[in-house]
Amino acid sequence: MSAPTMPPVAPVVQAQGLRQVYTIRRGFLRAPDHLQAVAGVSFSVQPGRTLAVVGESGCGKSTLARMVSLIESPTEGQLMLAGVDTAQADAAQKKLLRQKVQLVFQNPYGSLNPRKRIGQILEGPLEINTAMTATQRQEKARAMLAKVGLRPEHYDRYPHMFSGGQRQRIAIARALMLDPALVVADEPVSALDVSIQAQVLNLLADLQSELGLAYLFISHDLGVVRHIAHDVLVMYLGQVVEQGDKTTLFERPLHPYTRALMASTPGMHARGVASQRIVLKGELPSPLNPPAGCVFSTRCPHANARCHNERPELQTLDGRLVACHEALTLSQLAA
Ligand SMILES: Nc1ncnc2c1ncn2[C@@H]1O[C@H](COP(=O)(O)OP(=O)(O)OP(=O)(O)O)[C@@H](O)[C@H]1O
Repeated sequence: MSAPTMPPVAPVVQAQGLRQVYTIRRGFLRAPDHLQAVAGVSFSVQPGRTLAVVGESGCGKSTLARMVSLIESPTEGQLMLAGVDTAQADAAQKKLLRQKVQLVFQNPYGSLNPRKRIGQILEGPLEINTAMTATQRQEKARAMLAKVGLRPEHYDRYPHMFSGGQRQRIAIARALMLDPALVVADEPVSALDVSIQAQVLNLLADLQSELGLAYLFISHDLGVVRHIAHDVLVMYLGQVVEQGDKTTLFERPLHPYTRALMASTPGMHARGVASQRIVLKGELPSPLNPPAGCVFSTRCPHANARCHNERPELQTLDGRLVACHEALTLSQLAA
């Protein structure tokens, strides 16, 4: 007897060629500059899965997060949320989509109103967006406190009475009050002590299994990503340089930039030639004046004349997408 085939699960988010270009004006007499913060990024995330977006500061991670959370509209590209094309959505649909996507930030203290008790903070989104009664709101807030590992008496306390890890639990609880399908977490554990980081990551993983949440997890820290991600998208100067499932990418990274990020993360070891350390040298080029060819060519030890002149396309190789002229050679060496 053949195994039953599972019906395909529709992605919570599907992005096709997302691009964000900022216009920077410097006085009346100068022509405006154009900064491409995100240069055509495509991905999808299914319920219960985590896509991590990694890269150095300034590579476009937060811009991507703002587009997916509907805070900013892309300059170009298509963004589908829960099967709805966000560019075609009317105001009422957008309001519903905004409930389906919730954000968790790096600094929970900055996003929690210090004058409100935790109960009020959690019930705020319900008050604005639902017709629930005060009793129903309170019940849901108390249940959510328990779900994120806080105690019933915390309901009446203020944000300053909590530790950093507890505050991040509160921020996560607030994000879940409207039953989202996708949580965009922008460096959610970067401000926490390492021991606390693991607890918050475990909580996120437990909530994902329980609620079937999809996560877009933004982080510069591959050590953290290794624990939480199913799929990984590596960005450099607004471009995707490598994208695939976590195991493929971290066991046999092909792009020299992925290898450099791994080399700078303690405890991450790739196999074969991919294990040769690449140390990142030099500064990140200005996004206002990116290199003509491969965006990574100015810092890449494998760069040749072609790399300096011709931008590599993302192509499928060894079970992942990679944008590197030397990827085939590197993959043969790694085999
Ligand atoms: N509103 C804006 N106007 C102009 N430029 C912007 C704007 N927002 C971001 N940028 C620029 O776009 C590029 C990408 O920024 P972004 O914040 O998305 O990167 P990041 O990878 O999230 O970095 P970080 O971790 O430091 O936040 C940077 O060069 C940044 O200066």
